[in-house]
Amino acid sequence: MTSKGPEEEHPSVTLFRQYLRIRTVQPKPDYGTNPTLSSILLNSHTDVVPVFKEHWSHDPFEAFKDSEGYIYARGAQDMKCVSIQYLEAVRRLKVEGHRFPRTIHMTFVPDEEVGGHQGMELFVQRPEFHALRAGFALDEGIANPTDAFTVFYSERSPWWVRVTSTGRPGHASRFMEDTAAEKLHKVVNSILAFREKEWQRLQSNPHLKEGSVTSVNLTKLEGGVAYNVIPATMSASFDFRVAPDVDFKAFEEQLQSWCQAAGEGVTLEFAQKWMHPQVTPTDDSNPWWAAFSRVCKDMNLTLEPEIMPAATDNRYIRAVGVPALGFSPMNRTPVLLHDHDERLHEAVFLRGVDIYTRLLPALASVPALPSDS
Ligand SMILES: CSCC[C@H](NC=O)C(=O)O
Ligand SMILES: [Zn+2]
Ligand SMILES: [Zn+2]
Repeated sequence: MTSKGPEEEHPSVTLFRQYLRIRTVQPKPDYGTNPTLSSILLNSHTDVVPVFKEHWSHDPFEAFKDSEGYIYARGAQDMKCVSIQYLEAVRRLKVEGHRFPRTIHMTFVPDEEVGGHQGMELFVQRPEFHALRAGFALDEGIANPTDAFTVFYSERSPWWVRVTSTGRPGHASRFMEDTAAEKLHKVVNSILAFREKEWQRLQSNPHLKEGSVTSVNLTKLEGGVAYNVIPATMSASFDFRVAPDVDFKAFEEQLQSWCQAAGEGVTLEFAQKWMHPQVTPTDDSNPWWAAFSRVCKDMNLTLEPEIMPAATDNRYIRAVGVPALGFSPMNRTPVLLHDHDERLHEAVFLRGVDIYTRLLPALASVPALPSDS
């Protein structure tokens, strides 16, 4: 029972023996063929957003596959597909016996969907992260319904702002002056007028994509105790996504001045305020981009480089100086992340494995760079 021929060997034993053959001997563990070079980091998050089960055609945690090949599940697009594609591409390359100059690391991190504060935000500050010596990273993108693939080179910065207005309370049958609601209304108007302006700017310029303008939504209104009591305090919460080319200081001053213009006792506080947007260059001055885009060209994949409208863990990776792209290889796929009936066609999933199987050798073979030394 203990020793069988190689054809009968238990796959776990084969894997174990393959692992033993990699000479990870300290002080120079052989992780890649040239450990002096910086590594490639393949990051994905393991958490998913909640579901409204009653709106799903299939149990969102069953991974039901329909007769056409669509796999329905929360995380099918965001981003359990990518985690498995990384693993399958690496597995294929290993089975084929490939070795590359640069080491490939995979990280599977928690809490991205709630901001990554207990996940990637902490991890990038840890010695364990620095020990990976990441020179370039891939993380998630978004599906593209057309033939093209979207790739993200930067992100908008989430600013979650709560505006609190205080004013005179009293009997709600009276025309009170200086009420919290009136002043809050003014701020809401200013911010929603700004929203409209940005929306028009996006609509009127076909060259602009969603991630290039600043968005804002009013997402919460709080306050009040009874129909006939004018409340002394009311608040409005906004989810801003600030475009990377915005002057952050001037923008914050603008927010403050909208509050001041509304009257006395109107203040704002931040629940999220990302201040470090970074742009990963998408021209041949960036050897990582050159390698990435060359593979896509060779595979006849059309790329649409964009700014990520939402926030991913890539912002933390870029902020510690590691160039990173957001890429989930899903073309001809409706954008269903966070939506009901999130699904991915198995053929698109498998094509994604092929794409990573081509991308990884190219990225892990980028010649030594000045930043490697
Ligand atoms: C601002 S922290 C929240 C991060 C979240 N990421 C994915 O959806 C997002 O809302 O963009
Ligand atoms: Zn995600
Ligand atoms: Zn998400």
